[in-house]
Parts: sequence; structure tokens; C-alpha cells
Amino acid sequence: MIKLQGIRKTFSTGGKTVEVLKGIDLSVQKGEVFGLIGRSGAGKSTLLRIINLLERPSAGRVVVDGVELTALSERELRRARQRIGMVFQHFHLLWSRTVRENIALPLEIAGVPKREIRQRVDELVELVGLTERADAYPAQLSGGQKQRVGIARALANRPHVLLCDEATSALDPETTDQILDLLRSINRRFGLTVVLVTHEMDVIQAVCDRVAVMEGGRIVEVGPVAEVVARPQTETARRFLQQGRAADRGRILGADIPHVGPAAGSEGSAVAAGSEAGVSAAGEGAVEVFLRLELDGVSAPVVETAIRRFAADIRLCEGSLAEGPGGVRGALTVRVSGAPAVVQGVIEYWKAAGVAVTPLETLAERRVRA
Ligand SMILES: Nc1ncnc2c1ncn2[C@@H]1O[C@H](COP(=O)(O)OP(=O)(O)OP(=O)(O)O)[C@@H](O)[C@H]1O
Repeated sequence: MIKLQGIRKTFSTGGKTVEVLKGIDLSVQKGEVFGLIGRSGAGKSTLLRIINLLERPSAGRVVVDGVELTALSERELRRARQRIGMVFQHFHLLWSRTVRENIALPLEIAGVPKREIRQRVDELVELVGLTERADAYPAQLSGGQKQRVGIARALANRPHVLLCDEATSALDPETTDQILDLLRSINRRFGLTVVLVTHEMDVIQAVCDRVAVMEGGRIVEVGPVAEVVARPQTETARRFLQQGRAADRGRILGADIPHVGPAAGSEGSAVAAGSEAGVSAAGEGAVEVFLRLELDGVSAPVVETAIRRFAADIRLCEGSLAEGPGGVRGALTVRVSGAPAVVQGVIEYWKAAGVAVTPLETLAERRVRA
């Protein structure tokens, strides 16, 4: 369905030339969900944009659905692109248009008659579960709803291929799961080929059939997701698997979080919940917080879920839990570090799940007081 052969891409900026794709050969089969994973700057988005020639390769061939896109005129390419939908991280919606009007846009551009547009848009709003919100404006929608509009718009011209560039990276974990479910169900229902770019292994594991791991402009590993997960061949793949979604966002995006504060096993003293105490600087733009979690009666695996879902480094310092008929009982001390908003998100998630969360004082703060 998609064949990339000998793809190279060079950018020239400010008199400097950088080769960001260094010879990529890749085939994506019809109907599969294919993931591209790699650190920031590995070249994932550039490669994705080369599939529909939003970015022209400096060398190599792009063949989609049997048509060599790299050999088409601009006019022919515009037509061919209608069969390739694209979904973006930040939705790219028109704010002055309603849900319905945003979805209709590619159909208008393609010159589809008005009656057909109305019918197709009705189908699409229903498909993405936005019938009730069809006349709302983007500003009145949640992030997940905006992405649903983005997906519906991408599907308007009945594409054979859907390209998703970090489609869930701006969404909270629950909404991410809903959007991934939607993508998977669209893939199954219409046999659509999906290529998605992400830096989250969880996303790959949730929806992809195969994955390519990128590093420095090259594909260093490719295979079925289950195989890559079971037997990673490269250090890059192993790191993604070890760190999981949480660490991926912090480290892979470059916000390296140094290990500061008490070592695992140490404990701080409890201070008033909700105060600033318990939070200390943990590297540029990152904070570190020690928390006591009381999990009496909580039934979900809230620590594991937070580790998987949040871009924070979450470590268990001490504590014990016991399973009972009413759920788990016990308390834990954990250290959470990451971007302030993410750490806050973890705390809110735990509170919403019924965990009593108390910030603890850090060693550094205790030293300052002493
Ligand atoms: N239009 C451009 N001009 C110059 N350099 C560019 C351009 N687009 C991308 N690059 C550079 O190419 C490299 C690869 O970028 P790309 O966005 O493809 O990486 P990525 O793996 O998708 O990373 P991220 O996850 O941060 O989006 C980066 O170093 C980036 O700065």
C-alpha cells in the first residue's frame, strides 16, 4: 500500500545543511496500523509528511496505492492527496467554522455537490460520535472532541490511508484511549491503512500491528509490535520499552530529569496537604514531589496506571499494600518528578481515583529548615 524507497531528506537553514532522513526503505501493508516511534528529532514527522509529499524527499521514491507520488505533477498530486487523510497533534481546525463546516471543508475543496456534502458530513459526525455537537465551534469543544473533528475531516474524502502525527499527544490519558479506540475501529471497519507517529510506546502497543523504531534519521528496527516488545534488537527500542509512556515524554522530549532529593527508601515528614511543600526543583522546568498515598478501598491499580499514562518519573520509596474484598488497603510513599503541569495531573488523577494524597517534605527542604 505504501512503499518508501531510498528516502533522504536534507534541510538547509541559515547556510547549514542537515540530513534528517538518511536512506529509508519501508513498506506498509494495506489495512495495517503502522507506528513510527523515536526520540524527538529522529525524523518521524518528516517521514510521515513525505508519505503525502507535504514534504518532498531530497531523494527516493514514494508509492501509495500503486501510484508513484514522487513522479506526479502538482495537479495530479493534489488529486492523489485526497486519498490520504491527515490528523495533527493540534487539530488544525478553523475556529470560525462549526464542527459540521470544518468537516465539510475538504469536500468543498474537492468540488463535491452541496447535497452530497450534507449527507457525508452527517455520516461522519455520527461516526466520530459528535452528532450532538455538530453545530458547535471548536472553542466550545474539549480536546478529544476537537480531535474527533480532525479525524472526521481527514476521513471526508474516503481516504485509503490515514496519517496521524502525534494525534493523541495533546490529550489526557483517558481521552487518548478513546481516540485510539476510534482510530482502531475506523481501521477495522473501513480497512483503512493507518500510519501514526508517536513517542509513546503505550500508543504503539494499544493500536499498532507493526512498528518502526527511528533514530537519527534511520529506521533501526522494524517488526510486529509483539515481536519488538518481546525481543527488542536495539538499545533505542529497549529504552522505549523500559521507560514506557511516562518517561518517554520527559526524557525523549529532552527534559532530562536528574535524580535529586532523598534516595529510594528514605522518607519525609508529612506536611499540610495542598501547600507548596513537598515540591522541589528537579532540573530545568521539572519539579519533584514526595507524596504519601493512602489507598484504602481503591480498586484500580492507580500507581501502575499513572506510571504508564503520565509523562512523569514515578518511583516507589516505601510502603505496603494488602488486597481485601473492598479493594486495596495501605499507604505508599512515592516520588514523582516531571513538568509541573504533569506532576499536578498525576496528583489530580490519584485524587479523582479516591486516593488520599499528602505531599511530604523533601530532604532539601528539611536541610534548609534545620
Ligand atoms: N522545515 C525544516 N527546516 C529545517 N529543519 C527541519 C525542518 N523540519 C524538521 N527539521 C529538522 O529535522 C529534524 C527531524 O525533525 P522531525 O520533526 O521529523 O522529528 P521528529 O522525530 O518528528 O521529532 P518530534 O517528535 O520532536 O516532532 C529535526 O532536527 C528538525 O529540527
